[in-house]
Amino acid sequence: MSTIAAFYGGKSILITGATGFLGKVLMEKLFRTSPDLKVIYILVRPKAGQTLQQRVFQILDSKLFEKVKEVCPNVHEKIRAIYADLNQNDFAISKEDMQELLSCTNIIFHCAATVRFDDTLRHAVQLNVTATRQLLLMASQMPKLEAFIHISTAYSNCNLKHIDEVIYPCPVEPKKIIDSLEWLDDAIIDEITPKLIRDWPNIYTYTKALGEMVVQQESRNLNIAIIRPSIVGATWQEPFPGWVDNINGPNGIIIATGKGFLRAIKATPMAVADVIPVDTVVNLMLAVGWYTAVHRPKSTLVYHITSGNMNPCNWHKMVQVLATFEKIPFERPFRRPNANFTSNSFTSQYWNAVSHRAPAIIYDCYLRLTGRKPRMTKLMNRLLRTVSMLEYFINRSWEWSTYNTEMLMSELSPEDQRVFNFDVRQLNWLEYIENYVLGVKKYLLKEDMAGIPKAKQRLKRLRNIHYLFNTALFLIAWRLLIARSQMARNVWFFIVSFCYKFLSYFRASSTLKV
Ligand SMILES: CCCCCCCCCCCCCCCCCCCC(=O)SCCNC(=O)CCNC(=O)[C@H](O)C(C)(C)COP(=O)(O)OP(=O)(O)OC[C@H]1O[C@@H](n2cnc3c(N)ncnc32)[C@H](O)[C@@H]1OP(=O)(O)O
Ligand SMILES: NC(=O)C1=CN([C@@H]2O[C@H](COP(=O)(O)OP(=O)(O)OC[C@H]3O[C@@H](n4cnc5c(N)ncnc54)[C@H](OP(=O)(O)O)[C@@H]3O)[C@@H](O)[C@H]2O)C=CC1
Repeated sequence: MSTIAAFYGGKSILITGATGFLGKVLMEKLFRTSPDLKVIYILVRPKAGQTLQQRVFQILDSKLFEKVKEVCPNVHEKIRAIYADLNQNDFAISKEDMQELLSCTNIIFHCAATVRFDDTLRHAVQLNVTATRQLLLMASQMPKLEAFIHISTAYSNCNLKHIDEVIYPCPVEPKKIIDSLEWLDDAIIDEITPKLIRDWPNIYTYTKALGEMVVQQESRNLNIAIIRPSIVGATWQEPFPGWVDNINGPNGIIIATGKGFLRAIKATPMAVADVIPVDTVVNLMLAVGWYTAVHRPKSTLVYHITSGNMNPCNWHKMVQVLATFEKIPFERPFRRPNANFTSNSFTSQYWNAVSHRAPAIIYDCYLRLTGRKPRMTKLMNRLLRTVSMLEYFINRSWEWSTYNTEMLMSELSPEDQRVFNFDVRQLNWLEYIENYVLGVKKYLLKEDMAGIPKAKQRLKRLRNIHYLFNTALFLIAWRLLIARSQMARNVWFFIVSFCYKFLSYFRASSTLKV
């Protein structure tokens, strides 16, 4: 029997961000491996016209939870959705709910965050810093609390090249920032944001760094651990390979590439692609929860869950997605998938003009001519803006030390190492990438596998159109050149007479043979 699974039996667990990518996989694993846990409290807000209950049912009804329903048929009775908005004071939790949370919670997994790179500083600080502080304050009033696990990101200190499993101080005290945001107006905040975030590439990574500092400052005598995952990708093994459900990180890029919208990217092919499967992150989270509660380390331990130092993959290898698109194409692609990497800004601009903007303009003209509303240029501009925000991460490599993560691995029994496996050395990247693309197609785009032959036919048609278009373009360019340049005419005359002589020779020799 797994010690970790047994530890969560009978426990009341509080999860923030349970409706997010990481949160769902965390709940799934908890229910599957510890079906005898007491309750999972999730802090949820109503969204997109759905009540809390509807949101919970939608999660439980998804493919991700199919196995859970077999091992834990009463799973819906063990989830207690609590109305909460982390942007509000006291999270807008009712008095009764708050009382229950304070008196019953044993373990907290704090996953909620805004992960948008372009959020406003005010909103990102509210969620990633102030809400963390507020949750720690709540935690300090929980008599039964055994561990508080805070999810950060490996990029919270991406302004450094080598990152240790320690909390680094931020240039400005989080408290000062929280206080000043209370009275500064939005225009001034926008103006001072670049000065505040300094060498951090975006507000997200900066506010996650502030969040870690708050954890350190407000830890009191709580048992806390911080987990820093790198780029969280689709599931590797559990509950099945390739599960993914949002467009963040690599997912949106995979869709844009598979659909033929994105055909070139400014990337350093040999830079480490530090993707880490979401089930691996969740396994570490559960192992850390157990270790922190049982072994009660004297200080707050930070755990890196990255792939680069154990089993590195680079962006060049990631282009393996193209081979998968041949085998399992996405439906109705705009153009044939292709991937050009360039590390040069000038070439990147060229590709953007020729391979992205020009086809979008041509397609919009076609839409206009056929009486439809043009939309491709707008979509392309949005895509290129997204790509430009991700470029920072695909043109650099970082070194993350993983002493604590490796120490924890060695502390686990063989059974726990199997059930809560977070050893990425066993990961086969090519297999993972193939499952990833398949998962994006099935679970994110919700495309039917029966449509593959039709999609392959469309790819063939697109290839023929591509060849035809290029040939026509070449002939037009050549015709224009011949009309203007004597040199081009000479070259043309030379080629034609050479071909003629070659054909005559070939015909004469075949007549002789007869
Ligand atoms: C040609 C080369 C091919 C090579 C292929 C090889 C693969 C390479 C992969 C490279 C990937 C590199 C990834 C690096 C990532 C680094 C991550 C750092 C680690 C972290 O900790 S970050 C956590 C992850 N965070 C992110 O990834 C956030 C990034 N996203 C954003 O900041 C914003 O979304 C963005 C990019 C600014 C876009 O904003 P905007 O243009 O305003 O678009 P919207 O957000 O409004 O959304 C557009 C559209 O999508 C729908 N949507 C939004 N979110 C979701 C969701 N979670 N799930 C499903 N759908 C979603 C939204 O409703 C919009 O739809 P509409 O219909 O309303 O238009
Ligand atoms: N995905 C990645 O690549 C990485 C993620 N991380 C970290 O992992 C954690 C989880 O990320 P991930 O699951 O990908 O993110 P998601 O965007 O998928 O999920 C974010 C979660 O936070 C919740 N949330 C946001 N705002 C509020 C609010 N005001 N009140 C209540 N809940 C709110 C969301 O709820 P709702 O559904 O209502 O919007 C959602 O459940 C984050 O801390 C992130 O920084 C770290 C490294 C990489």
